[in-house]
Amino acid sequence: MAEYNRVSECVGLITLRNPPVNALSAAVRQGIVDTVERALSDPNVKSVVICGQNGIFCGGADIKEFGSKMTGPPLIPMIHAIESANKPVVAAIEGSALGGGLELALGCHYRIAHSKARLGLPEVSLGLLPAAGGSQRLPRLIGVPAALNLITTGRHVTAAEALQLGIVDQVTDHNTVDAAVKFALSVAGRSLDPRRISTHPCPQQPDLDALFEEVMQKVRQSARGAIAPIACVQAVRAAATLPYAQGMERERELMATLFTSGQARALQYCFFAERAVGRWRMPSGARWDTSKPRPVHKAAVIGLGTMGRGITVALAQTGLSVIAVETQEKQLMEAKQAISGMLERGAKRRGVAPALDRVIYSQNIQAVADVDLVIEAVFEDIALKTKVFQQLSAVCKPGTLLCTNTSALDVDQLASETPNPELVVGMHFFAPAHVMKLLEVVYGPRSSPQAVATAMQLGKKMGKASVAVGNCRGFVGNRMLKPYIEEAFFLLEEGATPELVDQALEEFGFSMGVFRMSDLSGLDVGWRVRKGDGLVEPGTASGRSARIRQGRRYSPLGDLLCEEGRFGQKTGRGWYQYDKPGSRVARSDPWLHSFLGAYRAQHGLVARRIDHQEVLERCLYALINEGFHILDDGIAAGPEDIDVIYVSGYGWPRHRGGPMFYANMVGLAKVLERLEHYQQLHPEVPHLQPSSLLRRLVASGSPPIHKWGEVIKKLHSQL
Ligand SMILES: CC(C)(COP(=O)(O)OP(=O)(O)OC[C@H]1O[C@@H](n2cnc3c(N)ncnc32)[C@H](O)[C@@H]1OP(=O)(O)O)[C@@H](O)C(=O)NCCC(=O)NCCSC(=O)/C=C/CCCCCCCCCCCCC(=O)O
Repeated sequence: MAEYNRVSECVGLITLRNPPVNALSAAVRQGIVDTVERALSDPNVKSVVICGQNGIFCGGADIKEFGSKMTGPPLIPMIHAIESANKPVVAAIEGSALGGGLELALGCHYRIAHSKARLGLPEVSLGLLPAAGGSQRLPRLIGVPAALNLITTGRHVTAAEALQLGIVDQVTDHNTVDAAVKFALSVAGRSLDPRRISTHPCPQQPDLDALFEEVMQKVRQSARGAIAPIACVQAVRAAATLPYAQGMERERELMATLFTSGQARALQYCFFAERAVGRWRMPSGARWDTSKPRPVHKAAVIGLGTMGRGITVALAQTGLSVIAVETQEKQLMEAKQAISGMLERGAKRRGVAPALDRVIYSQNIQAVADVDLVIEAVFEDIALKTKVFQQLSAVCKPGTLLCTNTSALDVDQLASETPNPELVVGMHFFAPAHVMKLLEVVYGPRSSPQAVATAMQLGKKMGKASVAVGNCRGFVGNRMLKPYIEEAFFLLEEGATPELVDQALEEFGFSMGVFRMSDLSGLDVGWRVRKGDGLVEPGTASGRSARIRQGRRYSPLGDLLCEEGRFGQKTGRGWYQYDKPGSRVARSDPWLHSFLGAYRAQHGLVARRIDHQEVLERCLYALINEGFHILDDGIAAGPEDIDVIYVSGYGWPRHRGGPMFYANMVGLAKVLERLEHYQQLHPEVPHLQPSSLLRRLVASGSPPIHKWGEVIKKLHSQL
């Protein structure tokens, strides 16, 4: 809807009303068409201002409408009518002007922004392009290089940057609508021809071909198979080389391809999934909207290794006071230096003052007595963590929330060692903790809803994609990673190379294949876990029996590499070789290939040709199958939770929507059929046995992903 008022006698004020972000739904578009017509036909109106209610101009087209048949007036002619108006139209931009919202503003003759406003064309992140003339008007207004940058990245700019780029005409710290009305009065009667952006040529750009070639190459590299960024470059190229009308036709053609693509569906699903995970719920019935978080002003971090340092930085950057505790003096001093450096670099990047004085360093755990929340980040050892938790329970004021940053240990066991288990939750950060977007908030059966609410709210404040998950081995992310890694090892035994497996996964869109990832995170991490599980056996036993452990197929390949001291990047050797320890450029290693050959010979394995399809099916379907087990167990509340975890923390390509969305796209019956096929070939691999939930979903006719909950619930209500 759009409301119309006459203000200052001769200014028509149009207010977009569609909470929460004034998205351009059919009703809003109709409202704009009607009110603009009214303002233009009123002889008392000399100029027009368009604003949005509740401090936000417009969040763009209504994404929810994309899934169904579009009704109401289309955006392009609506914006054209504004640009062609014979009275000046001024956009008063508060909060956000994004996507179609900014395109609407570009159709106006002038733009006034509040200093705190953010502007951008983020369509690319939804698998689209700015197809309401944005790809044609923005380059004409600010030049091709700047427009390419904004449109291909989708980044939001501040009002100050928008002013500098020439997107807005004025920035105000005061009431934006008042400033826009005053401005509208001042320009009434002026010629509007120079203000109609579509009539401008694109600013001249030397060596246009070279520029587009360079940008296209960069975009292709970073897109990892996503098609929208490439279409965005093509659309801007049309703006730079064609008259406006032809450019608009090209914009329409490119959008037509993107609009119905699976990638657009996946990316739009991710947008809503990221918001849905904030509405968490626990099997006990506790939920986000009935659980009040406790205020957290002061926090503590115990243990200042890599994780503890990152967590301290993330907390301080959020504006909290942090007590950072490390018992060893030398380590404390090193950590202080490292944390200060990270805070200074982060502040420089964001153009703010470093939050150095928000962190107080101490060797004494007593220093945390008055904090609201503690995050323990000591070494992954249950006995050590238990001791720390017992000390914390004795030291902290009543009610202090005790969080453990663990990637594998049993949060419930830890809670049971404390007098107040309801105050204990896991906060599983990902390294580097001040950079990585993902946070798993792990609740045990005794964690209070308030503790979960507090950790979730803190995660959100830190800018993390925070997902509440139940307590189990590996939680959600690492639990699903286990069968994925094991399948990759089995593929090596059967004839694949790390290069082949990684190439298949990277072509699929992963930022890093499984072996390059393993080299980066360190092979010794998994080795330690497998040793703890009693799976690692010394010696050189050969044959099939040596590869069956605890009743199931086991590949000792990772253990054998570790025995050689090949821990990955940090030792300069792993699944690949590196120029020197710590170097990041992975090169194929002939030693590894002959090692694999000798290993196969020793175990009587005959290498066979393995193609990319088999790599993808075995690795990804094994991971997805575990996801179905997780849903069935109630560890994740819904497929969105799993998908957000994989997209934000595990390099799963966003344009494929996350593993569960991908399974839905591929077709659940097909996933089931392929798992059954591989399970028949490898009966000693339990993770290839299709989960009962997958079978039930297929038996229910493979409902769409947003209806899976009904099938899951049916079982839970029968328990
Ligand atoms: C920054 C925000 C705006 C606000 O952030 P915040 O305050 O943190 O709040 P959120 O939690 O994010 O959001 C609150 C709720 O609002 C919902 N929301 C937000 N934005 C939208 C939206 N644009 N539409 C619908 N709903 C929205 C959000 O989901 C929350 O609700 P809930 O919790 O999920 O219930 C932030 O929200 C934000 O960044 N929003 C997205 C901004 C964005 O990406 N905008 C671009 C949208 S796409 C667009 O504008 C495209 C324009 C061009 C369209 C061209 C015409 C299309 C049809 C052409 C068809 C082509 C076929 C051709 C065929 C042929 O011709 O042959």
